[in-house]
Amino acid sequence: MSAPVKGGERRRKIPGTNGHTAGKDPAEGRVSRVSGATTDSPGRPGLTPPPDAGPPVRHPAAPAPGEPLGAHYDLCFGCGGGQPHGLHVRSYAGEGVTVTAEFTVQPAHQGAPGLAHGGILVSALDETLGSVNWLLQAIAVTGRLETDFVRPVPVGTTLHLRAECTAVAGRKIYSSAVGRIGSPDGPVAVRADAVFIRVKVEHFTKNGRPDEVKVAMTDPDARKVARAFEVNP
Ligand SMILES: CCCCC/C=C\C/C=C\C/C=C\C/C=C\CCCC(=O)SCCNC(=O)CCNC(=O)[C@H](O)C(C)(C)COP(=O)(O)OP(=O)(O)OC[C@H]1O[C@@H](n2cnc3c(N)ncnc32)[C@H](O)[C@@H]1OP(=O)(O)O
Repeated sequence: MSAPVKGGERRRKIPGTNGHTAGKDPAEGRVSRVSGATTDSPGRPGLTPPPDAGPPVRHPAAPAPGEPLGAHYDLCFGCGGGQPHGLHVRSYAGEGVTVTAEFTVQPAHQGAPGLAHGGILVSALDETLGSVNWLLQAIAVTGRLETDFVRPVPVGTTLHLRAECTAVAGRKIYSSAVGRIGSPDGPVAVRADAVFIRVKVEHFTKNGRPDEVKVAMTDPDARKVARAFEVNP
């Protein structure tokens, strides 16, 4: 792993690439804002929106800016209240197609002593990025999520996250997120880019537990889920 350099930026060489730097031909693949490396490759769908992508459109029925989004499922590791060691991420609708969220690192979330596990931080990013789809009223699952870990995050830290949808192309929803330490203006700890893929409710009933999906849909606290299902039958 390469060492951090001034400004939190890093230059890393990803195996299988030639260590491209920012400004290369986009056709060669996505150029990471942070690392400067390209990560898309021919035959492997990536994080660069295609030429026919358009801007995201906030759904008229999306929650108003500032409104808490609540948990979409009580047992969700990211946001559910029914997971004692879950992240309990609290998300709020933002302006446009953005979401803000907060997550406080607990002792159960450690990797190294006193520091958040990287996978936990990815989960918090995934949860926040996924919540953006509510503003599109789209049911979608994470297809790909790429993370840069910029600073260690100590236990007890409240991570302030912000995610924004940047483009939509067919079923693909492109979003980016950043997590800052201590306040919405604090130092950047993590960044991520992701593509979500729209799915039908059958994705959950066929692959998951149909009875729990049904229960979740009748839970008044999951009314936003039900609303999304209604517009995406
Ligand atoms: C219990 C009740 C509640 C149920 C849940 C309710 C609601 C959930 C919805 C929202 C929840 C709101 C907030 C939640 C917040 C966070 C939750 C975290 C989200 C997750 O944590 S969720 C778990 C992890 N996630 C998965 O478990 C996905 C596993 N996976 C698959 O299920 C398939 O793999 C799938 C469906 C992704 C695609 O399969 P498919 O057959 O439907 O579609 P296909 O392959 O044809 O791809 C179509 C187009 O997407 C492009 N594409 C595909 N994969 C790509 C990739 N990886 N990278 C870049 N592009 C990709 C193709 O290139 C093509 O693009 P093109 O159209 O241009 O050709």
